[in-house]
Amino acid sequence: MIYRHTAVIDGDVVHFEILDTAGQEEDSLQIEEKIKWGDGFAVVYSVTDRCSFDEVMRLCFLINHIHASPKRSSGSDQPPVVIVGNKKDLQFDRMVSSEDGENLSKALKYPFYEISTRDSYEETVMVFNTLYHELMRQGHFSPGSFKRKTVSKLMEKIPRMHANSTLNSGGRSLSFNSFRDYIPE
Ligand SMILES: Nc1nc2c(ncn2[C@@H]2O[C@H](COP(=O)(O)OP(=O)(O)OP(=O)(O)O)[C@@H](O)[C@H]2O)c(=O)[nH]1
Repeated sequence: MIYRHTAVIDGDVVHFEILDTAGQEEDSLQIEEKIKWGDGFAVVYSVTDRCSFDEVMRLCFLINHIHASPKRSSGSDQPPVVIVGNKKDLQFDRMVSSEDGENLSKALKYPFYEISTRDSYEETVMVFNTLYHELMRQGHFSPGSFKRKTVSKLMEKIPRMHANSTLNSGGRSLSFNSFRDYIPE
């Protein structure tokens, strides 16, 4: 699923397209195609799941490897990545300490946040704002200038959903009406 979400950041209207990947269920070709499509990456693990944390390093390596090009010669020119430890509200089920997350992000030189998508909308917004600011800082895009590259057949097949719509399928209900709260009057 690709979620479309519009926000106002630093006075600019920003249209996000957020691809929620299926994680470990995907084959390597699909992952590669999706990584090529992305301009910035939130690599999310659960603090209650050590295996998801162990995947972070591999995914960061893949992102850098797939986006490596002669034009992008310096490390600072790699696509922005934020490492996110989710579910920090589940204190008693924790399997990954904050220190582990911080150490990994320091080693990889990426920003790091521990968040709870259940408890805090603001923390989730912060992740996407950080990616946006980093993209702007790198100077490849300026607000309003960005146009998506031609996309592959696989990416065209992925359904799009606007952030202020509601999906009901298989007993799950995802409501994103609260995103509207983020857009100033
Ligand atoms: N307590 C708590 N539960 C959460 C939080 N974030 C997600 N969950 C729950 O964790 C479960 C998995 O969430 P998903 O959003 O499906 O996670 P995912 O990584 O997309 O999972 P895949 O579908 O396997 O890719 C759901 O039951 C969510 O309600 C959080 O911050 N705190």
